[in-house]
Amino acid sequence: MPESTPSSSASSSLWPAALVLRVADVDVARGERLLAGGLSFDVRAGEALTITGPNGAGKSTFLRMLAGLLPVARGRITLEGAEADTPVAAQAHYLGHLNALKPALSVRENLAFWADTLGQGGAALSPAAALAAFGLAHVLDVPGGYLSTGQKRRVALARLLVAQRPLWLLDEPSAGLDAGAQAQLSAVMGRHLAAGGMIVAATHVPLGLDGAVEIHLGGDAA
Ligand SMILES: Nc1ncnc2c1ncn2[C@@H]1O[C@H](COP(=O)(O)OP(=O)(O)OP(=O)(O)O)[C@@H](O)[C@H]1O
Repeated sequence: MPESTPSSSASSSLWPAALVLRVADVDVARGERLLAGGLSFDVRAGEALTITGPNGAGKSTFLRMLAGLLPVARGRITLEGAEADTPVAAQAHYLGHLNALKPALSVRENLAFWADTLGQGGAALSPAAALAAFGLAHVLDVPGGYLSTGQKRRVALARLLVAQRPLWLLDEPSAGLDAGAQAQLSAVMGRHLAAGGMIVAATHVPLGLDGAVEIHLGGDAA
């Protein structure tokens, strides 16, 4: 894995400019309960979309559908312009509420595990460089279980950089982050978009994604 710096991927496009995530007439449902009907939108290379709405509106459910973790009962989700026959999930990073850190492994080992599992790609960063992007280079050899809540979230976010995937599906990515880490996250997301990546993020707070399109899910907040 190259020891590149976090900013080294900022200037050139890493993915095909024709890449587009296409959501066509998709229903978001839990069992028999319809949370949002007939969602349709495109997200193109270099674009971000935020999903907002009250608790229980279906934001996480929809992100999990995009990630291939929940079935799509009606409508179609495709990633066009990618390698033929590649499912969306294989082109995406999904970051849910859980950080999926193994407490007994060091941060370096955790990130190396994810790099091996997800496949690294040419512009992927080393664990050290990915951590540096989130201001955490000093915890590289600390066990995951020793980290604070915000530090765990930052390590989970560093996963985005150790394996190179064009589509980032982020569920409340800034939860638990202090102001400095939020700014680092905004910068990392900005570089990803500048390199031709795509972001779909569920959030209750602004993420600093200039130009992001927002879709609002209603929900009944029950
Ligand atoms: N595993 C599950 N089984 C059944 N219903 C679920 C499950 N997980 C969530 N739900 C229900 O689906 C609805 C949408 O939940 P979801 O987590 O998608 O909302 P959300 O918009 O992400 O909320 P929040 O802002 O609180 O994170 C809620 O009514 C919730 O109770």
